[in-house]
Amino acid sequence: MSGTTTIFYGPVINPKSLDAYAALPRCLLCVGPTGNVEWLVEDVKAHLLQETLAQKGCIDEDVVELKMGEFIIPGFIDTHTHAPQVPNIGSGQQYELLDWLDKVTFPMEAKFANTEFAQRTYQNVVRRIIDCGTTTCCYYGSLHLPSTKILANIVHTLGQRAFVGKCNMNRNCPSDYIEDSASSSLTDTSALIKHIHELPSAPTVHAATGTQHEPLVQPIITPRFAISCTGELLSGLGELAAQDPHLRIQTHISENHDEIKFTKELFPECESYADVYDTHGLLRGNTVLAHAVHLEESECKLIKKRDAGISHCPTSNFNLRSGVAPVGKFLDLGIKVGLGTDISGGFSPSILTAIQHASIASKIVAMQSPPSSKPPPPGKYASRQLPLPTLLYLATLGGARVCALESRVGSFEEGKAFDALLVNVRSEAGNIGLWGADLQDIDGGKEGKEKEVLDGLLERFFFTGDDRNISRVYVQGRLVGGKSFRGRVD
Ligand SMILES: O=c1[nH]c(=O)c2nc[nH]c2[nH]1
Ligand SMILES: [Zn+2]
Repeated sequence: MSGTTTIFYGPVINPKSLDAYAALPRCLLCVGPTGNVEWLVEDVKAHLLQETLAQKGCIDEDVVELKMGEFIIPGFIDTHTHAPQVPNIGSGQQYELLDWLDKVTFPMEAKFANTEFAQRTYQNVVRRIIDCGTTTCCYYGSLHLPSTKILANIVHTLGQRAFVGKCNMNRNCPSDYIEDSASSSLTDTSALIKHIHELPSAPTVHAATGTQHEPLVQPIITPRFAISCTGELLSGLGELAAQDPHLRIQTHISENHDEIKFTKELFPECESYADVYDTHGLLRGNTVLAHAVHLEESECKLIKKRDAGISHCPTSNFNLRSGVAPVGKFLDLGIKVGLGTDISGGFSPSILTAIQHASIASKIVAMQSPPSSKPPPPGKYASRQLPLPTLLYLATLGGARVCALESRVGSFEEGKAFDALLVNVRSEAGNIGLWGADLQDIDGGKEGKEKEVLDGLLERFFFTGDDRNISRVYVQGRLVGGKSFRGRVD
């Protein structure tokens, strides 16, 4: 589609805020040649379609009319995952974090010293993640520069929007998987940044304003976590970050009790785990903090003050028995939150699984909260189950905010990128059993009920859907994945 104009007509789900989205059964949406949304009209009755197209000066353009049971939503944003851990998915789940790193994770990541292995593996990893509907991904690579360059190249070739980082880790790691020194770690990080900045990128200019947008693939500073970095290394990374305010930063925080205890022993001069990052210049508006399960009150305040974002990784938090992150509380405090798959602490590459587990995590918090006779006030999330609009928000706009990308992705607005999924819940998608009745309802023209039907389809897609239902994946208007892209029956 890139290079031409494409117009879609049919149901669109458009996130608006933490507690609202627009369900638009008859939306007309135009994607321009640069892959940005050129315009959208929220409700066009079928008999007014041609007239509306004429008003927009698009009388000769082809229109992609969605079939019954198809709808478009913004692409998913995975704010935290580890590309070199994908071959480990589903193994070693008996451990908690620190043992899991030593016994399962570091040995796998060490294999990425071999660039042929990296080339083969990353090709499959990125393809799989795109086909799960992830249009923007924050990737941890291994500590190896050559393999992480390969990861960035593959992401770039396959057309995903992503931040790619090389792990910094120069202490408390096995002898065959550790960086020689702070200075070699910093040198390799700078080399990766340079490499990614030099990847060719099509200019994505806003037609009306002429604004030049950021390239799809960008580097991200990636201190693995405080335990694996000396103060010297963290300071060096902070200095690197200070040179470029657009450079994103990602790391782990406060995932597991033993990890927190060890971190405090290593940095006794710091007031808290969050303060370790802050002291070294690594806590700012484009920092992505994964997990945040056991934050202290003062850390929440500091994170809010610095406007850093949290990647909620519920699958991993359950799987490694780390705990349940108080996401509703973060939202009430105004802290930015998105979702992360955190492979292979998490065992699924799909943000759909993260959505399901975020819902269950919030139900656990709700069940553990004191009973109340009054319903929670609207817009307050601390002690209640996260509703559907909030789950959608976390997977899209919330993630975009965490990545400092909300002006580009996360929802459909004129001038934003068309990063989108065409979802298909028709029976031929292959997980029928649930959908048939609703589709008949739509077929039967449930006059006035179309929005409710669309709400129902979204909910069931979130809780029972999978990549069989993700027919097409678009990034910046370009078709990059999905079931139909793989040439299977659509
Ligand atoms: O879930 C996690 N996965 C990791 O690879 C990791 N490294 C440090 N802390 C971590 N937590
Ligand atoms: Zn992680």
